Amino acid sequence: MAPNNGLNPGGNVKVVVRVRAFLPREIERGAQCLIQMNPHTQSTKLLAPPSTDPANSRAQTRKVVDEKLFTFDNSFWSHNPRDAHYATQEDVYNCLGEEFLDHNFEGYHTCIFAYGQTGSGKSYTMMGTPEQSGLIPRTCEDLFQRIEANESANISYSVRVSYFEVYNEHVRDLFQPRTDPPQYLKIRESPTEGPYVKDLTEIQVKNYAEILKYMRMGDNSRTVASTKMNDTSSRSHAVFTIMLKQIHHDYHTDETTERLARIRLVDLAGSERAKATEATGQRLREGGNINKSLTTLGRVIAALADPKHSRMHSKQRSNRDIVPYRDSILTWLLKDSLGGNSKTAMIACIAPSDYDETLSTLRYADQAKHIRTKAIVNQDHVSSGEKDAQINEMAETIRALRWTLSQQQQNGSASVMKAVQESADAQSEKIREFTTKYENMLQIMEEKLAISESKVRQLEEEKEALSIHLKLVLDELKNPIIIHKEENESVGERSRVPTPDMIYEDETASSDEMESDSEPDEEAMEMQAEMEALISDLGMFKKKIAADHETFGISVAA
Ligand SMILES: Nc1ncnc2c1ncn2[C@@H]1O[C@H](COP(=O)(O)OP(=O)(O)OP(=O)(O)O)[C@@H](O)[C@H]1O
Repeated sequence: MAPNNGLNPGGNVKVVVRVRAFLPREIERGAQCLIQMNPHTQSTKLLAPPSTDPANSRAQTRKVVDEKLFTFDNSFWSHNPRDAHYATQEDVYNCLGEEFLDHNFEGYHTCIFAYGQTGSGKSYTMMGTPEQSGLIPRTCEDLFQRIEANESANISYSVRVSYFEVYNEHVRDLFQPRTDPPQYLKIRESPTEGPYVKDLTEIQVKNYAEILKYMRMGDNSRTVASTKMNDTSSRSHAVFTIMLKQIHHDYHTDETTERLARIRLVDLAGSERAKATEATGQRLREGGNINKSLTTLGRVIAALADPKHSRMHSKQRSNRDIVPYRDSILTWLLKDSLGGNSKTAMIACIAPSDYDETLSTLRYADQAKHIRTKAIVNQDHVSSGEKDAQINEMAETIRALRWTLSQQQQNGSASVMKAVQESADAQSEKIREFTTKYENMLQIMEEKLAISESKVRQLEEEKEALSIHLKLVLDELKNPIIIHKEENESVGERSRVPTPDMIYEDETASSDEMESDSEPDEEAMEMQAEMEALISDLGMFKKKIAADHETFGISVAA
């Protein structure tokens, strides 16, 4: 979709930090809280650990261990619920999620990612628990509440979701069942959309219950393992994406405006040190790969935050060699969200009593504050004719692909084994291409149907209004308001001037008055004709929808 270059507010990555409560193992070891947050200045202070805490012995071996002060867009204190400035899941959503959803409805792509060591509260913040839902389910709920509240005849919405994880530098579809060996997806780059995951399942969802079902299904499929620091530690980086399309149709100009927003919600794997988690074997290897993505993420953030980068950018020079996006799968896929067309936020999650890990997270977060992205409104105007042309072009491509496939099938049966194998490979590639094209066309057909439905809704509203008007006019014609002579005599001459809504039952009525009597009749006939035309239009649209429905086998929402 062509971005609307007229609006380019840009902006820095929003960075917030959240500290969680003590876990039972921390209470057992008598850990001390090393974090202080000031709700007025949004600053976060990290205190030096006491020499008696064995969990912070590494920090104690260094010469200088002092307190550090940082300031962020928000510092969420979720350590002790008894404190006045305690931040609940709802507070986090209200401060961050709601604002980002506003941007999505304006047509901006957004990305919120949670970063922090293992067990610091990333999954709790992003997904939460059934009782204390996190940012992702709250965003989904608010999204559908807004859609329902904005329902009108001239606007339609399309919501599609996908969910994948990056594990050991491989991408796995979380909407597909696990297989042995696992099936990994390839990454491709499109000149317009940038890097994307090929063949990733995208599901259209109609309401909150549906999106929640898929979200939970994908979440249960994530790769988790027990570590010393967290019983159900997420070992992968999980990317939940919602594509929101708003289709606004202007009935009078027959022009359609489409606004597309990509909502990316990312729960990163823990940025732990191998020693701290006591990982061995597979877990250690895994850690290395997870850290490859996280180390690269660190380098990408550092490069983007470097003032030299923004100077280069303003001179429109290529930054391809400077920012190492391509060095890991995660950074390659999040390229746009980190330094491109997106409004982005980072939630730095911290544990209350780990000096070294917390300092490293806070430094990371502090650096991210300096990154500027270039978000633009993704909006397109499409006429009905252009949409039809798109569909025709796709139908033509599909016809051509179908022909190639049938040719390959015929040739395949006559060739030798090797040729058969090659032909089969080529054929499965063609089938994949065919399926993708077909799915794309179905999607456009669905949008076209949504526009047609919107037209029908608008026509129906107009018909309704005209019916009421017509009924009133006819009622007036059939039952004129009769004002008797005696009453008329009692009123002055001024009040005898006829109005269209008043007919005098007066034998001495002038010819002018007689003429005015016939006007509502004409009006009624005009309206009748207009209504008949509208009803015929309506019938035509309904027939067209039914025909489209039959041709493409698309189920239409009632
Ligand atoms: N703000 C909070 N309030 C209450 N409990 C919390 C909070 N944040 C985290 N927890 C609890 O702390 C534990 C670890 O949190 P969580 O699993 O979210 O960490 P994580 O950073 O996602 O870890 P990993 O990287 O290993 O997946 C969980 O038991 C979770 O319920």
